[in-house]
Amino acid sequence: MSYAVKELFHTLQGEGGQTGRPAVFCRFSGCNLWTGREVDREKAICRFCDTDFIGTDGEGGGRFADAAALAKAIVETWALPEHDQRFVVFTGGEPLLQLDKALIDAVHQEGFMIAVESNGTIAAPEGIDWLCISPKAGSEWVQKSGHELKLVYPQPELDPADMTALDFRQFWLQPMDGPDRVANTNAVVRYCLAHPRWRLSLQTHKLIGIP
Ligand SMILES: C[S@@+](CC[C@H](N)C(=O)[O-])C[C@H]1O[C@@H](n2cnc3c(N)ncnc32)[C@H](O)[C@@H]1O
Ligand SMILES: Nc1nc2[nH]cc(C(=O)O)c2c(=O)[nH]1
Ligand code: SF4
Ligand SMILES: [Mg+2]
Repeated sequence: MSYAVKELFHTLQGEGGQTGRPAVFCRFSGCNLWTGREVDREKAICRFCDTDFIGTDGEGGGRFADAAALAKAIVETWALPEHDQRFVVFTGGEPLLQLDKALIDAVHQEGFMIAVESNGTIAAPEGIDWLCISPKAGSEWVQKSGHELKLVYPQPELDPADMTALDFRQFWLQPMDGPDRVANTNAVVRYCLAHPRWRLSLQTHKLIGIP
């Protein structure tokens, strides 16, 4: 299978349970909950997205003919020769539209731990080492287990109280960025104080101005 990648970059994981960890981000093109075009945002299922995932024109992006070619580009983006601590985050767009066993095996072969950021509408393949699910109101949620659940808050139709029985190790609330970011952050603080199963996930990369 070939892969359409918007961008490949080396930064620190900014969110959730792996925050602060150096990682290669592989951002796949395309999503099943929004076209990515501003003219379509209001009628999309997911309307608060903070990401440009259209096309393959970003830093390190492109069309990769097969898993070996993409794994090679991920190794080159990591840039350090040692295998120690190699970590790749597959995101998007929606990465589970494209991530398959061939690519999982190819990056494991290169010594990477594999993390995925998914909206939960597609069942995850075997072999993901750190699966983050971030459900979206109005979508069909099928992947209800993983390592962390990271709920963008608030989404009025999604009540965190309905989620803590699910099979996740960690439960994060991430304030919805946008015009109401400050109010949303205060709402997350209040919710976590009253419901300590939940923790605050800040988008730390935005705070310090790194990708
Ligand atoms: C751009 S998405 C890509 C992965 C996948 N499509 C998903 O939604 O999980 C990466 C992460 O950013 C979060 N996110 C997107 N827009 C956001 C916003 N406006 N504020 C806070 N988090 C946001 C998503 O919920 C997800 O956890
Ligand atoms: N630094 C950094 N951390 C991130 N964690 C999840 C991200 C994403 O867009 O999926 C992201 C991102 O875009 N940048
Ligand atoms: S599901 Fe993820 S990538 Fe798709 S529009 Fe929503 S936040 Fe953006
Ligand atoms: Mg992001």
